[in-house]
Amino acid sequence: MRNSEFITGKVPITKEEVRAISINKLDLINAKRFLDIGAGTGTISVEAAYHYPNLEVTSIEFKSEAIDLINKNIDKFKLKNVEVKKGYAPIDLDGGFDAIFIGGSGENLEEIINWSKSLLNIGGKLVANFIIVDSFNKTLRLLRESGFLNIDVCVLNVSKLESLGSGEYFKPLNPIYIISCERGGN
Ligand SMILES: C[S@@+](CC[C@H](N)C(=O)[O-])C[C@H]1O[C@@H](n2cnc3c(N)ncnc32)[C@H](O)[C@@H]1O
Repeated sequence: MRNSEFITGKVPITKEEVRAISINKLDLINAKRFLDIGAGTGTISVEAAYHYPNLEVTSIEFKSEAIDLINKNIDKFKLKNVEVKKGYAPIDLDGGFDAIFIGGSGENLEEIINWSKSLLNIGGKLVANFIIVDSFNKTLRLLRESGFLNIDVCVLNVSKLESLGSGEYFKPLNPIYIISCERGGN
């Protein structure tokens, strides 16, 4: 999906190239339940729900402005398989998720990682995006210490063609660090 298809506000969205790779790494093809933590405008939740109509998507976000945008995007794409929960993660939630995406977490990364692990099925996928190097480093260490398996890390440097004067150039977007891994049996 293109960024321009979404209703957006001041909340920073996960850009389309980053979404494509992150959703691919979530491996949703056989998943039944997917959790989007820090859902923002809902682009990850909405794109996942749209492409996988049998997937049950739960989106958590604490900002009212963002919740409003998620609901508008759900309506725009006429989705019936997204449930939006307002709250600051961790919140009270039943486990049994096949995939979890962390798009926002704040200062309580350790709590979020432990909570995500408790909600994920064994073999379930966890994908997290970062722009802040320190948060990325901390999360990578926590995931290793928590026994997550098949940890894969990449940095995505996307540049988009834009006009400049009478010509065109590639305008670089922020590098995004993507961690993907799966829950082990411990
Ligand atoms: C980078 S934005 C997410 C972008 C989103 N994937 C999108 O495409 O719109 C991060 C979001 O995480 C939210 N957030 C941060 N910590 C959170 C927490 N502990 N619980 C719920 N939401 C959180 C922020 O309010 C923000 O909207």
